[in-house]
Amino acid sequence: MIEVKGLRKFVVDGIDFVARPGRVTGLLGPNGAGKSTTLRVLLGLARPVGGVALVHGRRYAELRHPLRTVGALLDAAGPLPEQRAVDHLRWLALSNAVPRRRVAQVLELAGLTAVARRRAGRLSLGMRQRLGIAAALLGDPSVLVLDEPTNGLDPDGIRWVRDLARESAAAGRTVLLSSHVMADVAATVDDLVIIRRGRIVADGPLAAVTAGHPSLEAAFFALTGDER
Ligand SMILES: Nc1ncnc2c1ncn2[C@@H]1O[C@H](COP(=O)(O)OP(=O)(O)OP(=O)(O)O)[C@@H](O)[C@H]1O
Repeated sequence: MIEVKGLRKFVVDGIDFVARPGRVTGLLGPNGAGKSTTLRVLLGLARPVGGVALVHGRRYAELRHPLRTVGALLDAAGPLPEQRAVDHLRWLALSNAVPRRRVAQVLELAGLTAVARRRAGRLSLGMRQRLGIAAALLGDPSVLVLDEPTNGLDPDGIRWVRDLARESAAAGRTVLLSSHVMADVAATVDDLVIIRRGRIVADGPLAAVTAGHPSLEAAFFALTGDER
């Protein structure tokens, strides 16, 4: 369970929402709306000016082994370019008391076994994205937070992320993801939170948010459009 209450930071101006276990929640909004800021506060990477963001009722900093509770994909969390993919994962596993054998499992899940010994700086954009998702899965967390997970992925990778999100929710996990790709979102999420200029403009089940609109894309533009 993720709870965001009265959150304020930079453009984010009093955001409240809940992402529930067993469901995939999509966080949507135009560039600069405040999605990454919200996720960075949730993951303890930024301190809010007001409000709180909680995982299972606790702030991120209060989690004992964060990786085993929240798996996160964020731009910031990547490996150093000279680090080998497998070593990045081993280091993360070690620092979070995750069994070493799990590294090979997540490399396999992410389709990275063949490039495991390649240095991160020599991986393609999509492979680096897969490595970030592998890292998120390492601790078999009950909460997944994925910021634009399909960025740079090929069609196979996009399908993998969609299936991963759906299967994780089916297994009772809480999944929160941001995306700009409406087709991915429509095929993946149960619930939607749409923000515009740091405020929530829609929050609810996908069908309820898109009701009265021909598509999610049409609903998104109607809800976030500027009067320019
Ligand atoms: N360190 C910072 N100092 C001041 N303002 C910041 C800082 N970081 C982000 N912001 C501002 O907060 C706003 C929201 O940015 P954020 O990255 O959360 O948006 P986003 O919804 O994730 O956008 P995108 O879709 O482009 O990723 C932006 O206007 C940005 O300029």
